[in-house]
Amino acid sequence: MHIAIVGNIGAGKTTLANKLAHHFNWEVFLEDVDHNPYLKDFYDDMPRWAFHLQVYFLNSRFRQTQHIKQLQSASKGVIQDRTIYEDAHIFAANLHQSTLMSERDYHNYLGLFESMISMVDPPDLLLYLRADLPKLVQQIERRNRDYENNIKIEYLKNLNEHYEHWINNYKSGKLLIVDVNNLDYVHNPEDLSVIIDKINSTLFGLF
Ligand SMILES: Nc1ncnc2c1ncn2[C@@H]1O[C@H](COP(=O)(O)OP(=O)(O)O)[C@@H](O)[C@H]1O
Ligand SMILES: Nc1ncnc2c1ncn2[C@H]1C[C@H](O)[C@@H](COP(=O)(O)O)O1
Repeated sequence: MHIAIVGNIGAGKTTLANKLAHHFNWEVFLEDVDHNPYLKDFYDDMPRWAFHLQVYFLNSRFRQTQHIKQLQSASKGVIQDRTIYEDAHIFAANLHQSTLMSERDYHNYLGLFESMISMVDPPDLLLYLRADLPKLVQQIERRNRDYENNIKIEYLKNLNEHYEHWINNYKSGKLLIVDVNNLDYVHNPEDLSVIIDKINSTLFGLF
């Protein structure tokens, strides 16, 4: 079983991924953020580092999907924090649309993505955490990563629009959308239970 948690920056993916992994006793796969050699530079100068960062994330995410595939064939459960689909359909697409990534870099990137994606299995469940801008901003501030302090509202807004478009067209498997605007699964265990019940219902038809 493979559940992938998707959503905008600060939506609460990592927090939920850890809690679900604990609950189901499954393995958790987090993003390569702390050791990412481009992320800080990217936030300082997006046009300069967009392509480098996308290639780095794509490779790191692809390796993760291959590792997940191995665990799946050994019947192990997996919770994944963000997917390779978001790199291409959300972040790279947004950089291109915002003219922060050039036409030729974007097409070069998409060629790489297309070659890789045929080897990637979709998750059994895609869990989208939908959050409005105030919630995202509040949680990004709460996390307080230096390099995210100057993220513009416009950037988050554009990403949210890409998420909505992508989710509305997602047809590769089961999809569960959870509005997290009024959920606090950090402090309220019952809010976590609401999500777990929805997962069980969507995946196993329980409840
Ligand atoms: N539903 C929630 N309610 C309140 N705080 C949350 C919630 N989800 C996440 N947080 C807090 O918001 C911050 C960002 O969450 P995080 O899981 O790192 O988001 P993401 O992985 O989506 O970027 C963390 O400090 C986390 O404790
Ligand atoms: N593909 C990506 N392009 C640009 N930025 C990305 C990409 N994937 C992740 N990120 C950024 C967004 C955040 O600053 C960090 C971690 O993501 P988070 O949503 O906070 O888990 O990396």
